[in-house]
Amino acid sequence: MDIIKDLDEFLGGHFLYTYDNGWNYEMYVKNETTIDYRIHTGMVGGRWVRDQKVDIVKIVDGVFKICWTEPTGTDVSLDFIPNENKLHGVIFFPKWVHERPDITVCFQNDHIDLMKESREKYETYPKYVVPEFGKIFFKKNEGQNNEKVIAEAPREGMIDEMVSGELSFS
Ligand SMILES: C=Cc1ccc(O)c(OC)c1
Repeated sequence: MDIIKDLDEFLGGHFLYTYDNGWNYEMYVKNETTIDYRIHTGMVGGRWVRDQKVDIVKIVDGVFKICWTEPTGTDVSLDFIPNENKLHGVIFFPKWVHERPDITVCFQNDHIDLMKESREKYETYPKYVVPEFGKIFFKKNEGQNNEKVIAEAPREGMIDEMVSGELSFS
């Protein structure tokens, strides 16, 4: 991936990264208002989401913020510095997601009602806040609105296949 300076070069970006706590995440910046993502390992490893509406801005050359709120009540703010293979993310988990992450480990698009029921049924506070730096270990521009990038659940070996190019989407 070439040097990314402006927002239009960030859109379409596909990233794999590991947070300092060891959690492996995958982000596809589908377009100016939308992300698809997979969570490969960690507290909610196995969860994947398509068409999450987000706010994406360029902070300064090469620095981009993506933030959103989820049907679970989880809030997220990510600062990407792709030219340095670095990001900082803060995840604001409701108490219930920390206590029952299993409820959220699914293809969320098929279970929106369950997420909404759960956020009403269980406790939100105190929130479990996770601020972490992460290291980007794969980045590729897949073009915008590429429905092939995040089209199946995370599975064993998928990360290695994407890094090696065995699994590719363009
Ligand atoms: C809660 C979702 C979430 C949190 C942190 C992330 O880096 C992420 O990227 C796909 C997603």
